[in-house]
Amino acid sequence: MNDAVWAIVPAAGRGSRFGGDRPKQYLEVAGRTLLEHALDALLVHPRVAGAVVALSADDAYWPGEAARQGKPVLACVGGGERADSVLAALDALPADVGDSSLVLVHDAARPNLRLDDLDRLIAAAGAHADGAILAAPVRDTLKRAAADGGIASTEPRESLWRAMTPQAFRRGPLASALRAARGDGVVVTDEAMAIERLGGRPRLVEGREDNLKVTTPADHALVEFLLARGDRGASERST
Ligand SMILES: Nc1ccn([C@@H]2O[C@H](COP(=O)(O)OP(=O)(O)OP(=O)(O)O)[C@@H](O)[C@H]2O)c(=O)n1
Ligand SMILES: C[C@](O)(CO)[C@H](O)COP(=O)(O)O
Repeated sequence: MNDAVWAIVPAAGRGSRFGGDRPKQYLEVAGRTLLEHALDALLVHPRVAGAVVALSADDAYWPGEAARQGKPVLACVGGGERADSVLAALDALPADVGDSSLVLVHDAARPNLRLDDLDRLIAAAGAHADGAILAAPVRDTLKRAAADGGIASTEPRESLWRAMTPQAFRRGPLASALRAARGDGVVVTDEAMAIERLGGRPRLVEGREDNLKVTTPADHALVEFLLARGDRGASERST
């Protein structure tokens, strides 16, 4: 089996919850856009051979680069839902990326991925047929809201985890699962959900809490602090 791993970066979102004058993946922090940080955090891994970025049809910010860190970066047009963008990127992978090849799906809005987390994820996904995702155990007490704004109930948090990305799967099973969900009219919020609904059990790989997704302006200040201080944790990031 070809050891090469390809990265897919869905970057066709509008960033509506963030607002701003451009889609949040093009927010610049510490000299690079969130999308560039995400790409660099993936491409720095020696097994990652390249990346496919899914862009909105009217994307006005993509610089059109064909390579980063000496590795190919391809672009395609995404779709209305995340899963559409991921499927478009899967279809845009080079022909020599077979169905048994590992692919990583990583949010363009998660710029602070660390090499050691990525390495553990790739190892876990390679060892488990149903793939693996980075995730973090829930550490807060969870409340279910009632319609009137009061607390309806407290949800047991034992064994609850927050899914993050990258999420890693074999190309063929991932594409089939995403197509099955779409065919059934099910909107999946992450790739693992599509695998799970067919009975798959991807592994949970505990990742750093600071692998955060930039969703609202409040996240911007935090990610700026994380990236600007050059805190690379246990891993070196490409410059
Ligand atoms: N149709 C879509 C929707 C989302 N994404 C990507 O999926 C990632 C995570 O999605 P999210 O954080 O929800 O981004 P947006 O959809 O842009 O945000 P919002 O929901 O606030 O509009 C982002 O990198 C986003 O660009 C995508 O490629 N295609
Ligand atoms: C894929 C994800 O980041 C896992 O938590 C999350 O589901 C993306 O959700 P979004 O609403 O598309 O940002």
